[in-house]
Amino acid sequence: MTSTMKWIEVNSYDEMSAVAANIFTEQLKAKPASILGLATGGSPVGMYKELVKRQQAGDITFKNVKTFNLDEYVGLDQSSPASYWTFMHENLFNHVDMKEENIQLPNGKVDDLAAECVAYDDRIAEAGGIDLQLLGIGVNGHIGFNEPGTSFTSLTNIVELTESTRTENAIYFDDPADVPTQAITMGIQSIMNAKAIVLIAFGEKKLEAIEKLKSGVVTEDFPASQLLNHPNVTIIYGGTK
Ligand SMILES: N[C@@H]1[C@@H](O)[C@H](O)[C@@H](COP(=O)(O)O)O[C@@H]1O
Repeated sequence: MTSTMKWIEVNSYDEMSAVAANIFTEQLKAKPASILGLATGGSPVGMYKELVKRQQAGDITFKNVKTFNLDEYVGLDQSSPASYWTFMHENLFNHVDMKEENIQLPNGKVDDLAAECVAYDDRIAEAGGIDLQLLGIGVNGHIGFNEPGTSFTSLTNIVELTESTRTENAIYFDDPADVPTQAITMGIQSIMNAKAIVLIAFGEKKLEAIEKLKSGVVTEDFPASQLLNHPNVTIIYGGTK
């Protein structure tokens, strides 16, 4: 299989953030009413900071942008300090000219989670589909919260989090036992539907996952590997052993 994946190696987290911010800046300049797919975690924080600076300098605007986040924990209130809703507001939305009604995250606190999953994919489709999707990667190759073994045809769904993912994400909670056991996440197919994808990964912890992706083997045991079948993916990565 020949993949068209574009690889950009960087020397620092800041460089990764700037290169990723450049891709988002170009997207917003080319299409001010872009539909962006956004991610949480430590990886995108620097890129969000950079985009905030650029928006505040008047270089870009989010006035007509709509965003869809990849995932959210099940059972947390939006206002919980550890929710992805809070993360996104603190790191990006509160500091740029986004309209609150244009912000979407899956809601993990509804009674009918199955209906919310279907509705989330519908909302993305109604908006016209995601133009540019940002991804991080879990050490086990998860994207969004799609853990190893997830079907490549999955749409937005409810997942059981693996112990490794719960441990990785425990830093955002006062007590590791508070990390929810389930999440609602866009599926692999929902992610693949995006017109373009940027995946960012920096640091020793992520090297193994990046090497695995580079090896070119596509398998459901390594969720990110399906990206090799997408026509427009850029991987921005770096870090030393
Ligand atoms: N659900 C998120 C993922 O979307 C993210 O990519 C991953 C890596 O996070 P980090 O960037 O902090 O390493 O963490 C969580 O599991």
